[in-house]
Formats: sequence, C-alpha cells, structure tokens
Amino acid sequence: MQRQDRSCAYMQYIRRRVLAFCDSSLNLYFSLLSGKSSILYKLKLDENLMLIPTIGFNRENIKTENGVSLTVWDVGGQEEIRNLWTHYLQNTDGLIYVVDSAHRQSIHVSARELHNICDKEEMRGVPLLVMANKQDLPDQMNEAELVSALNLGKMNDRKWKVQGTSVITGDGLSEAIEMLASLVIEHRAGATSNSNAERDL
Ligand SMILES: Nc1nc2c(ncn2[C@@H]2O[C@H](COP(=O)(O)OP(=O)(O)OP(=O)(O)O)[C@@H](O)[C@H]2O)c(=O)[nH]1
Ligand SMILES: [Mg+2]
Repeated sequence: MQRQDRSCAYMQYIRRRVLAFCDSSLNLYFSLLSGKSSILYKLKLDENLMLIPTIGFNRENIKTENGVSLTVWDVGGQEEIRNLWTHYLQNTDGLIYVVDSAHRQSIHVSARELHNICDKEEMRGVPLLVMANKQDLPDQMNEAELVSALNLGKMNDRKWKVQGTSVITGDGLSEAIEMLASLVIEHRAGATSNSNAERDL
C-alpha cells in the first residue's frame, strides 16, 4: 500500500474508534474541575459554554484542522463516578488526560489517577496527551513542572506529550488535538508494522 493510502486507512480506523477524556478532579466539594467538557465543546463548537459537572459521559465527534475525525468520550471526574472510568477504556486509541494546572495541591492525586488508568491492561501502549489546562490562571504549573509532578519520566511504555491549554484564550487546544491524532496514527502504524514483522518471521 502507498504511504498516503495507508495514512488514509489509519484515519478511517480512528474514525471507528474512541478516545477517552479523563481527569483527576478530586471531587465536587473542592471544585477541582479541570475543564474536560469545556475543552470538548470549545473544540466542537468554538464556544465557551457554561457547563454543569458531567454525570456519566458526553460523546462527540470532532474533526481536527488536518481532517482527522475523532470520537471523544468525556467522562465525569467526580470521585463517586471515577471508578466507572474503567468501563470506558476498552478500544481506546488515545488518552487525553486533563489537569487543572493552577491547582497545585491536587497534583499528586492527578498523578496517582493517571498512573492507575495507564496501568490497566487495555491501556497498554495507548498514546497519552496531557492537557495542562487553565494556563490563563495565575501561579499555574507549566509543561515542564507537570512532566515532573505527574511522573511522566517513568512512563516509558507509551508515547506521551504535554500541551498547555486554556479554554478562556483558546491557546493550545487545536495543537493538542493534532498532536494526539499524530501520536495515534504513529501508534497504529507501529502496531501494524510489528504484526507484519511477526508474520514475516
Ligand atoms: N480559568 C479557566 N477556567 C476554566 C478553563 N477550562 C474550564 N474552566 C472552568 O472550570 C470549571 C469546570 O469546567 P468543566 O468543563 O465543567 O470541568 P470538567 O472537567 O468537565 O468537570 P466534571 O464534569 O465535573 O468532571 C468551569 O467553571 C469552567 O468554566 C480554563 O482553561 N481556564
Ligand atoms: Mg464535565
């Protein structure tokens, strides 16, 4: 297959699969709402919506500027429903993990939840994009600080990237989603060439 045909095939493949959108909000009382749904609807509608905390999930199709269609699952982050996250992980092609970069006191919880998700068998090797959201707020953690705080250096079984974002200014959002789409395409390409190599042996 020609390179371009192969890339189109991967895009179609992504269309059929899902991306999970998770975060690590501690719980409602502390208002540790990282902005998952706000990001999803900013990307989908280019609007800053006033949203209530998500009970259950939102599912939307979005198209990147480079024409890749993605189905995004945005799963509520409240503590009581966080154990339902595992039900959304099957068939995930990419994980977007949204953190509230201005909430330093909860970052250790974010790190623990992120590693819990990534340690699941069905998430093995799945590319990860961390959105360091709320970059517009004062005293926010930058990308380098988050790499360290989330212990990403230890995550050597997958490709990952961190991108600063803000729903208020719109900064970083389309870059982040393009980045993830590329990671997913690369991951699928690697998986296919590995299985071809195994077949050749
Ligand atoms: N300053 C600032 N506020 C944001 C940003 N993104 C989201 N918010 C606000 O953060 C709050 C929570 O946003 P949501 O999108 O509902 O958060 P969520 O992660 O979906 O929350 P759950 O559904 O409860 O898990 C809202 O008041 C948003 O307006 C951002 O980039 N900057
Ligand atoms: Mg939500």
